[in-house]
Amino acid sequence: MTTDLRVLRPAEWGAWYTKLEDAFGGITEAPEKRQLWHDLTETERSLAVWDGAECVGTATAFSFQLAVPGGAAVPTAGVSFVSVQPTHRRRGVLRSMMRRQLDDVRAAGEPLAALTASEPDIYGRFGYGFATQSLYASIDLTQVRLSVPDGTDALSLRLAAPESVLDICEAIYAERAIQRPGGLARRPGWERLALLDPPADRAGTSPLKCVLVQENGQPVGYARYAIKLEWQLTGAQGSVHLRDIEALHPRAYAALWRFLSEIDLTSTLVLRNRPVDDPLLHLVSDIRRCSVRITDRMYVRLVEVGAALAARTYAAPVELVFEVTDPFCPWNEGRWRLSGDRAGATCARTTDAADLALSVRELSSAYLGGVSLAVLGQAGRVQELRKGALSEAAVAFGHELAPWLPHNF
Ligand SMILES: CC(=O)SCCNC(=O)CCNC(=O)[C@H](O)C(C)(C)COP(=O)(O)OP(=O)(O)OC[C@H]1O[C@@H](n2cnc3c(N)ncnc32)[C@H](O)[C@@H]1OP(=O)(O)O
Repeated sequence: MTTDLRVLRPAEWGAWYTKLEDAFGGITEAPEKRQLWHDLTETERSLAVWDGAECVGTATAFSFQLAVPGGAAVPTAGVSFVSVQPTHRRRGVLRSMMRRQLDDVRAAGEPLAALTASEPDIYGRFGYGFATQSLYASIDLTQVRLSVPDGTDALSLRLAAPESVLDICEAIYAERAIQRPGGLARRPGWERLALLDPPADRAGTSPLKCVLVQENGQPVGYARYAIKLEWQLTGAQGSVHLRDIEALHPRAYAALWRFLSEIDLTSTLVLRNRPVDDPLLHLVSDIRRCSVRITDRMYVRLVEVGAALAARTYAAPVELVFEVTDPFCPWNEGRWRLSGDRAGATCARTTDAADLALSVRELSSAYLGGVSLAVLGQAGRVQELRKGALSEAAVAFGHELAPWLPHNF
C-alpha cells in the first residue's frame, strides 16, 4: 500500500473531517459543532494520509497550555481527531501519523503532548501514560443532603442566559483553570465549546442554563446545566445534568451545589467528568447514594523529558537519577538527574548511577501527580535501583489536588 502523509490544506478540511466522522460510526455532527471544530482546527498542525484521492487517515494537535504541579502553564500538544479508515486499518497508518506528529511537536518546542483515548490500549506504545481520572456520579437527591459551610446563605443566586454571562464565567474559569494540574488555559475561541448545545445532542434535556453565585453583587462562581423532566404515575422524575461548575471560594462552591440539588421537580443530579477528589464528596451526607464511578481520562506524554520535568515543582526536595527508556522518541533515552523542590527544578543529562529505571510511559503517568510512582513500582513497572528512591520519588511527584482535565478536546 502506498500512502502519502502530509499536512492538511485548509480547503481539504471538509473531506478530512467527514472521514473522521466516518471512523467514529459515520454520524454527521450537528452543523454548529462541525463549524466550531472547523474554526478551532489548526490546519498547519493537522495531518492527512491519502491513498490516491481518498483521505484514509486524520490527526490533529491543538496548541494548549497545560497546568502542571507548581502552577506553570506548559506548552502542550493536545492530540485529537485521530482516525484511520476501516479499509486501511492495522497497516501502520496510525503509527506513521504518531511518528510525524511527535517529531513536529518536538520541533515546535512543546515538552508535552496529551490526549483522551477512544480506547485505552492504543497509545501506550507511543509513550502516552494514563495520567488523570474522571469522576461520574448520579446523586439520589431524595436521600442525599448537603452540609454547607457557614456563610453560604449570605450569597445570592442569579439565573442568566449562558451567552449573556460568558465573559463573567470565562474570567472565573481563567482564575480556576490552572490551580489544579491538568487544567487547560483557554485559547481564544475555545470558550465557544463551553456553550455548544446543539438541539440534536440534547437527548431530551432542556437548553443549557446558567446560574451565577454572587457576593456583594460580584459574581464568584457559576454552574451550567440542563434539566430533563419525566413524568411518572408517582410524580415528576426530573434530573439535573451538570455541564460545568467553577467557584472562587468554598462558600460559593457550596451555594452552587445546593442550588443544583434543590431544583423543583428533580430528584437526581447527574455529574460527568468531575475531579476524583471533588470537594462535593465531603458536602454530601451519603456518598454511597451518589453512585460514584471513576474512569481514565487524560493520557500524557513527555516529549522532552528534561524540559518537562524541569517545568513543574516537587512536593518534597528531590535529588534523583532516572534511567529512561523511550524507543519511540529515542532522544529521551538515557540518564536524567532531577533536582527540585517546591520552588522549582532542574533536569539535565548525567552519567551518574541511576536511582530508578522506567519507561517514558510511567514517567508520563506520574508527571501531573495523579499516579504514584510507588504504585507503578508495585505493578512492576518502575525498577528501584537504590533503596528508598521509589518512596522519595513518589512523595516528590505527588500533588495535594488530583489532576483533572476540565473538558474534552
Ligand atoms: C486521541 C484520539 O483522537 S483517540 C481516537 C482514535 N480513533 C478511533 O478510535 C477511531 C476508530 N479507530 C481507528 O480509526 C483506528 O483503528 C486507529 C486509529 C485506532 C488505529 O489505526 P491503525 O492505522 O489501524 O493503527 P496501526 O496499524 O498504525 O497500529 C499501530 C499499533 O497500534 C495497535 N492498535 C491499533 N489500534 C488499536 C486498538 N484499537 N487497540 C489496541 N491496539 C491497537 C496495532 O495493533 C499496532 O500495534 P503494534 O505496534 O504492536 O504492531
